[in-house]
Amino acid sequence: MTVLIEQPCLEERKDQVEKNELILDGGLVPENVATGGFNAPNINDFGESFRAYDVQNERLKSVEEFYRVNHINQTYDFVKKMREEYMKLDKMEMSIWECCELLNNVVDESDPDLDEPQIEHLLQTAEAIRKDYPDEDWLHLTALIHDLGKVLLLPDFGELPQWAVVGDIFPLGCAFDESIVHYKHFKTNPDFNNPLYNTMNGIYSEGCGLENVMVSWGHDDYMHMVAKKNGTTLPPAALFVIRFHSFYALHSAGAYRHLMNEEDVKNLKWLQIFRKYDLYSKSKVRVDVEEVKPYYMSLIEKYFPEKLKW
Ligand SMILES: O[C@H]1[C@H](O)[C@@H](O)[C@H](O)[C@@H](O)[C@H]1O
Ligand SMILES: [Fe+2]
Ligand SMILES: [Fe+2]
Repeated sequence: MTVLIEQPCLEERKDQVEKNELILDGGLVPENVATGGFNAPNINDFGESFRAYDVQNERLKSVEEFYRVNHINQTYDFVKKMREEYMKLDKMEMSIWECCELLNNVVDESDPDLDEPQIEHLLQTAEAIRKDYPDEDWLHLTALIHDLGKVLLLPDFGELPQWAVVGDIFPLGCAFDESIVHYKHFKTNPDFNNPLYNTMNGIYSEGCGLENVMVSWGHDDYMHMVAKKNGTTLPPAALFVIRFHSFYALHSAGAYRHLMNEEDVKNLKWLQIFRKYDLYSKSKVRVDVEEVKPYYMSLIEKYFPEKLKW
């Protein structure tokens, strides 16, 4: 899918180039990144701008309610507990494709833009990237699997509440940045007034690397864990994209850069490519699953074992 570049997107791009985000780094990122290979639509299928969290309507009110509960409950201690529990990978054994199919039983209440089954979103994202970056097969597969962690909502995976699975993510253990969506609801989060956690660096040190930063628990962190622990051969940039794709404060607002190391700076360039496809490919354009399945099966075989522990 190739859509036309609209003004807001260009503005955003200009911004990023000014902030040096899209400057090519030793040929690491293909050229169409800087020149704008992907063209994003202005409005979603509901006729609103994408991620218009401040609009007042019924759908957006329930999204705000989602974030209110999310922001109160995602604490440092909660994430620590969840990571310990899910690190065990003792919930299920299945292939990547089986998980894609399972995901169709999932509804994401945090998403103001998506009205399609989850597998459509995975394939729309992957196919859009594939069109613009035909040689980066690892990125196609990354797109296909990036939201698989949403199976945490299903009974076999602990049936976690929405606030513990979906939505934007943010670091714990240091101050919440004001750019995080519906920031005001953090005021009732127990970590908000904890002096250990409410300074700019909190428990971290400058440049410590995002790998060492605890982020709110959800489908990103879980899928990252599953891919890594099952020995995927996907490159580090893929794992970075999976783990931080919901980290809008970082990849879109530019917050928390002081915690990044050099590796993160490189990986962030890929994430900034990815996020556009993740967000703007959400549309009613259906992908023929059976037609594209053989291609994705070949990628799964290349980068993953046949069965994974979840
Ligand atoms: O509503 C969404 C959705 O749940 C995503 O899958 C995600 O990655 C987000 O960042 C988010 O805000
Ligand atoms: Fe996601
Ligand atoms: Fe997504």
